[in-house]
Amino acid sequence: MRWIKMWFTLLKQVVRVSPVIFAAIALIHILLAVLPVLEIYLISQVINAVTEALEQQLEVQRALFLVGIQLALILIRMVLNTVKKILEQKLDIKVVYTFNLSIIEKLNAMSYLFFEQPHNYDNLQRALRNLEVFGVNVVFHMLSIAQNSIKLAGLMYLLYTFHSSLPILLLLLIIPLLIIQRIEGKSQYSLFMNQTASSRKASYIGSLLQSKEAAKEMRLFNSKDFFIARWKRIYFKNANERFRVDMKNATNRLYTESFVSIFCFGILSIFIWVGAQSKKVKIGDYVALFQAIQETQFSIKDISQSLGQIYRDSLFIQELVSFMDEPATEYVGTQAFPDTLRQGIKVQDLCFQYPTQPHQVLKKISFTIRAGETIAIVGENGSGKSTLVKCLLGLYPPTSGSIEYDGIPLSSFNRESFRERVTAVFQDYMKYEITVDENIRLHDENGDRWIHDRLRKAKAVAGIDSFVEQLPQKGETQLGTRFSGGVELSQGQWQKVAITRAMYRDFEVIFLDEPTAAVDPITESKIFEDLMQLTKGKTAVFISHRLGSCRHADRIFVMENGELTEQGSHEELTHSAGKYADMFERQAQWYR
Ligand SMILES: Nc1ncnc2c1ncn2[C@@H]1O[C@H](COP(=O)(O)OP(=O)(O)OP(=O)(O)O)[C@@H](O)[C@H]1O
Repeated sequence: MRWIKMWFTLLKQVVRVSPVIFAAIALIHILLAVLPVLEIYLISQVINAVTEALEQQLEVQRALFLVGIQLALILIRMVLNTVKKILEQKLDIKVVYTFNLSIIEKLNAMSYLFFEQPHNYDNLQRALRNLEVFGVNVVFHMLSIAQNSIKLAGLMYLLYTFHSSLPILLLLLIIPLLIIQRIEGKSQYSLFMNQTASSRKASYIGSLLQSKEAAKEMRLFNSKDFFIARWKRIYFKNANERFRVDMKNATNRLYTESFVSIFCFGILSIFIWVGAQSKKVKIGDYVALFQAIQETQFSIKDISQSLGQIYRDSLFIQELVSFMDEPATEYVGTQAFPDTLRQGIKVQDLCFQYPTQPHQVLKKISFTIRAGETIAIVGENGSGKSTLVKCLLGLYPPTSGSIEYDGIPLSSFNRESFRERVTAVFQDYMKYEITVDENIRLHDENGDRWIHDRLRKAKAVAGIDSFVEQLPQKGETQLGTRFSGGVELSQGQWQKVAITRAMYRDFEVIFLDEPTAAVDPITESKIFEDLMQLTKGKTAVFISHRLGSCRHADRIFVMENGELTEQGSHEELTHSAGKYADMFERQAQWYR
């Protein structure tokens, strides 16, 4: 029942994508169902007419006329098949696009935390693959079953005219064929389920072996053979398992189909023998009977195959459906973010635990950040700084505790409105291999004077204006080496482009996770000076390991092992003989 509901939901969705194309394909299926029956009927008529003409020296015009009709039917069948293929391809393109879009929308509706769980990647990979392989197929199989059933009804009638037991005898053949299809579908599905994780690993290692990012270290550490060995192990394990399942299925199919053929020919032989005894059956009737049995055999095979495919595809598609049915985890508030932040950010007893970690990474953190304040977060590696920032950005929902902006819980904000006004630069920022200006403005269309001015201002603040001017096509220069005409930037230049992307936004709050890790000291101090200028009246939170830059902050938060252990100004903390003072002293020694 659940499956039938799923099939019809799918059918409804496919019809909705393009009702006209779907209707045309359905009509062709009906015509293709009727044509073979007519053709068989005509064969018997043609042969009987020719035999009579030859035996009784009659005119052959009637026979020639029937041959003409038969040719016309064959040509129509060929044309219909070609048109059907073209239309199916067209529908498939539209359906795959529409379904892909739904998956992307669904992904977007999931919290960023979704990406932190390996089993989610497995589900996603299965959903995407199922879409590509099986997307519209279930619907095509349904149409094929409908076509074959109409054809079968016609054939049953023809067979009934020979003998009333023939239709029932032949219909029984569907039972072994269905059983074999079901076994096949189940084994393919369980193989696919078992291999998803290892296939993903193999394709990850395969991509490492081919990627530019890994190529440097691959050479430096001579690690190619190590990765090839891993990839080979998984590849052959999976391939051998698949081979065994395919072999077993092919053998089972061979046995069953042989049995079906022997059964059909057995029936035909009995009828030839009985007919020869009675001498009542004409030669044309024999040919028609032969054709009808053959066609019935094909139709039954087709129906069982389509049913089997629907069964198998449904097993796969339920993965896609269950992925689409997962509740959206992104917050879906409606409140608009304030034009100007007045009170600031308040965090109360914030705890966070990664689903894959046994313990909390943030432990009962509480603080307030006044509107317009600049906060630096410092702490050792793994102390929870980036995780805290991701929580404040609404990327991770707190395990417990609360985060409020101007007294409004973060989850109550309209997501788009929040993201327009709260921006960030991450440690692992994106390097989009598109043009410089596209990297900065992203979805904003070029050509608008206002956008042009914002671009210019953002580039000046991040200090990339002069180097962009020197690029071959200035802001229109393609970045990266993946595509022809691209220019590769240094790490620091890429990082500055990412900073410019954040600066371009009309933000009220900005988070910078080690924004200057890759930039030179002169640029770093300029970025911080400009940042202070630019963020005047705005709220800024930055993470930095270079404690010198923290002097610019109004207050410094020190994190240790998921807890907020110190907070205060640079002067206060350096005089308090705590963790910050110790870290600052250690770094300062290097410069003395
Ligand atoms: N995606 C993740 N899934 C599971 N655990 C994570 C994930 N990201 C970080 N962690 C764990 O959370 C803890 C805090 O990591 P986080 O990145 O927040 O630290 P950090 O202070 O920003 O470190 P760094 O200075 O190295 O950037 C670490 O113990 C880390 O192992």
